[in-house]
Amino acid sequence: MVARIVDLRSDTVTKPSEAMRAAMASAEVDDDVLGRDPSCFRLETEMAKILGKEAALFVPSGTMANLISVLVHCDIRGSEVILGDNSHIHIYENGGIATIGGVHPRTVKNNHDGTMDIDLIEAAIRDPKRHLVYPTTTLICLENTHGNSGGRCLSVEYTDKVGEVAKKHGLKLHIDGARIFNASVALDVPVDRLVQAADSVSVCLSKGVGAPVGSVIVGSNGFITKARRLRKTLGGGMRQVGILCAAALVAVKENVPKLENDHKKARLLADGLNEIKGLRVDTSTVETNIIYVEIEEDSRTTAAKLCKDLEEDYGILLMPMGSSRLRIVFHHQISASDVQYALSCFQQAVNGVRNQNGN
Ligand SMILES: Cc1ncc(COP(=O)(O)O)c(C=O)c1O
Ligand SMILES: C[C@@H](O)[C@H](N)C(=O)O
Repeated sequence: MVARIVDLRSDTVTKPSEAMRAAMASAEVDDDVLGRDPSCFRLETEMAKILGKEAALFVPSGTMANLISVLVHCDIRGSEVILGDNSHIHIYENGGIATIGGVHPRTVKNNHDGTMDIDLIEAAIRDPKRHLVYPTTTLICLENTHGNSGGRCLSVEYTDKVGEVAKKHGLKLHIDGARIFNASVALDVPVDRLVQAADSVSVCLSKGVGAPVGSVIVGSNGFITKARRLRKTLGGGMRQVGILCAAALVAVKENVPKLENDHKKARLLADGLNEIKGLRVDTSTVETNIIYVEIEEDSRTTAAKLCKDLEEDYGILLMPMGSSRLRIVFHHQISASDVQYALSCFQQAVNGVRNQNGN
């Protein structure tokens, strides 16, 4: 039985703080379907202001935020969205834009930094003169930070360029901004400026921001009005949802200022892990709170075995991402001492040292 748990699986694992729980308990609530829940209205107003958009909509998850955003933009049958082949929307959302929304995905290769080459984006745009046979390109989706690239940041210059391509071709731009606050902090660019070129942004409150539940979509008043109706269609209309929104309001205030600490701890652990024989971390790619650790061929372990040993012997929880890669994600509930503890446990586990039970 391990004495300590250090949960590095994702930034979705945080537990609500005492302040969040107090806010939940005392939240001013009402029916948000029949009218407006006051705490939800406060959160939506605040998030729209922070992200520099006209309006916002609270939704249960980032997956629903992306689905609603794509479906509102792509409301004509035969629509097509250009998105990264390694994007969350394309890989981890059960193909919902197609299976539920009938929207055709047109993937462009994601570079290691999470971007897509702009000339390849432009080349993927369908020729309207061939509309008899081609789907209709309607939307471009970016992801910032880019999860599968290791939490890499898309620069504001790159985002603006993609926005210009979208405008030039009469397309819309959506940003999957599940970790947009991490990107804003890492780039030292105000978040409203970072997403200025986007017509819509999905923002996870339940990741690094540390709220227990939820995401918000931000966009124009007209876009959010359509999104609200589609949320209801998808069963996402919630009644006294202020209980969740009150916690999110506290989380935004408490934890966005802590994101830089998450990034510093990630860099500290990445540097230490890279010193361990048998492990390799490209420390130049650790820009925010995510680390990808490669297990070298000559090491005596695999990602699955290392994750199992670290969990069973030391209480370190990780996510394997393939046979020789594992992912570490930082959040505000990982302490500096957890970093040192994790480093020493990795060292022992990789060296095949098992715990005192000898198993
Ligand atoms: C980049 C990105 N987008 C969207 C999501 C979906 O969020 P949720 O898990 O709340 O559906 C996640 C992860 O959860 C993510 O990492
Ligand atoms: C795995 C993925 O779906 C989730 N968004 C995470 O980053 O933990």
